[in-house]
Amino acid sequence: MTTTSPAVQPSARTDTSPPVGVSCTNLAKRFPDGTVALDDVTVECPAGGITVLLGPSGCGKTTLLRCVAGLETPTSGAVLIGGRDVSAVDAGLRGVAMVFQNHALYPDKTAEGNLAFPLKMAGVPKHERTSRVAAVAELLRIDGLLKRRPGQLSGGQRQRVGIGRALVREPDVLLMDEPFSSLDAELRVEMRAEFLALQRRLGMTTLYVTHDQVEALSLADQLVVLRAGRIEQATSAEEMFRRPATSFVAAFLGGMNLLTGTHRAGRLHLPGHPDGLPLPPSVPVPTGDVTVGVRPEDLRPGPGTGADLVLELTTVLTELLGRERLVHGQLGELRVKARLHADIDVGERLIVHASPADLHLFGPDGLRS
Ligand SMILES: Nc1ncnc2c1ncn2[C@@H]1O[C@H](COP(=O)(O)OP(=O)(O)OP(=O)(O)O)[C@@H](O)[C@H]1O
Repeated sequence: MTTTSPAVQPSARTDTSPPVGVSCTNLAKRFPDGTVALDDVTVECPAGGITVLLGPSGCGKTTLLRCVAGLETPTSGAVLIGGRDVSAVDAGLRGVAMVFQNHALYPDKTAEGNLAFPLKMAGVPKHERTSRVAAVAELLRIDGLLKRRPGQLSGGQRQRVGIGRALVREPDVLLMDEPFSSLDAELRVEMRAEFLALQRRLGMTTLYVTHDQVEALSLADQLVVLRAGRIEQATSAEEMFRRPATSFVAAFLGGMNLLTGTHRAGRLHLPGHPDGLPLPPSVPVPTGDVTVGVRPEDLRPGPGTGADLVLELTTVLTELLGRERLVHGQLGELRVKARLHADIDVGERLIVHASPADLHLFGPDGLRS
């Protein structure tokens, strides 16, 4: 962190140094009780962009963020910020600031006092503290709330103060751990859009942890999916959605249906469905164990053309999503979800189809084939 840089202005990042990237190389973290939270994680987080760490509970997202922050010491591996190995550098000297889910504000300090506190600790003179706090408060539209204590602020306002407290330090890297997950759905979407606009304006390298796939897709320049302490896939959000590298990513990101069975002579034999499904002749499915993935929104009503994959389902549940319904159908022992503009009752037979271009194939090891 540079303590000599000028105050943050509402219009642009005033720290004239270019943004820095973050690299983690072969990071491992084993806790004293034997839990392996990170297992050989190597990832490059591009300078000035948002890298989103996504994955199920317990996969190691927070541990990775804490290793970058210097709040956790990796068992092995290194963290580089702007090309400098900071593995042995104290958390306070790494140029990073962290925003937590519970914002962790001091309840007895005003919003202004909370914002100024990290600057005071860093020995920034009073006049500079005042101008930096004012600039950040204007940037986050909390300038009218500075005299209030956290208990007198709404959840969204409190989280703005939490973000402001990180930004006021003008860190090189912003670390965000599920910052909006405690807010209600509407406010969460609003704060997310606000944060994205702010990040684009300030161009600050950001690592953002979430387990919400919609949030991940909407924010990520680079998306990193973790599973049990390892990186499952790291690429742009668009590429990951379009071409998930594994069946795990496919199911986690977008809730793809996975039809896992055995392919023999053009038919996919599924558990509890002995006749098997005829596979579209144009899809090169390898013989043997295979998973065919298809998204709920890529299933359309009716039998399609002879070139499509056709599924005959028994409706077991329907959820109204607004204009559409998420229809849960039974296919042998598998549950299949389809997103349809159709009125359909539980117990009804439903025929849906998917075009070959919308099918994703994965081998028995879960890797895309
Ligand atoms: N101090 C600790 N001691 C032992 N195990 C820990 C400790 N901190 C975390 N873990 C374990 O490490 C693993 C990764 O935890 P981590 O908090 O990084 O996961 P996460 O992906 O952030 O999960 P969540 O989405 O639930 O916050 C989990 O199995 C967790 O129980």
